[in-house]
Amino acid sequence: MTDGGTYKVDWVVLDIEGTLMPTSGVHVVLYDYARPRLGPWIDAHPADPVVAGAVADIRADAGLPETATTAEIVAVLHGWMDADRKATPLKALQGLIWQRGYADGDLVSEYFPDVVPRLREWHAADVPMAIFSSGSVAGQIASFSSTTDGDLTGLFRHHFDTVNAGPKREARSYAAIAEGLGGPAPDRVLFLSDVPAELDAAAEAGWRTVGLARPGEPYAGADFGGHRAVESLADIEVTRA
Ligand SMILES: CSCCC(=O)C(=O)COP(=O)(O)O
Ligand SMILES: [Mg+2]
Repeated sequence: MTDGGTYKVDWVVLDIEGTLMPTSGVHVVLYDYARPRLGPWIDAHPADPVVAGAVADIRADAGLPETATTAEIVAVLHGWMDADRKATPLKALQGLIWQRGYADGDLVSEYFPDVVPRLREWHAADVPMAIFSSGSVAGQIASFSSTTDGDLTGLFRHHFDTVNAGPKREARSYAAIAEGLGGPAPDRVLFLSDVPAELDAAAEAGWRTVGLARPGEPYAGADFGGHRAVESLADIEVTRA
């Protein structure tokens, strides 16, 4: 265990993939679940405004005509998943599919072993927590509702995604989140993520940052620049300001 420091804050904002959940839990378990279900979901829910909006955005982004078939749209989505392009319309559709998967008991989230004990500690100490992930808010809430440690949705007061906050690598998204949190002083918000570019954007907005360089994860050996980096949530102490 390393000493990652003590943080007295008004809010902790957490990323999911690589920070709370292993990357394989997203890229293998969740992506593989969504992959064969995208086409059937699009065909079964043409009047759902989220689905219709996502399909229109995919067509526009990929330069497909209005007459594009579901198969052509799905091919674009599979390409984005292969490239791990976290495009908002893909995330919207995945979120709906995962929501159903968790509700049906097909999916159960598993986090890194340090995560649930640490989040429960911070919650018990009255430290307000929020999530900021590329995964849609619907998908986030579903994923915390059914976990190997039970329903964890009560741990978080707010959820942010690329729709209600913006891109994760832009400082303005963190300013929008701060506004959604009631306008805390930026240096009283701590952001935890495995991606240095996300930490850079949060720091540009005046937030405090800690990187998660978890062994075996894609950013384990990354250059975290001026951000302090730890291997586990157990390495930092957080208290309410
Ligand atoms: C059920 S939430 C899945 C998270 C997700 O889809 C994703 O792409 C994770 O991205 P993050 O911004 O949390 O690294
Ligand atoms: Mg991440």
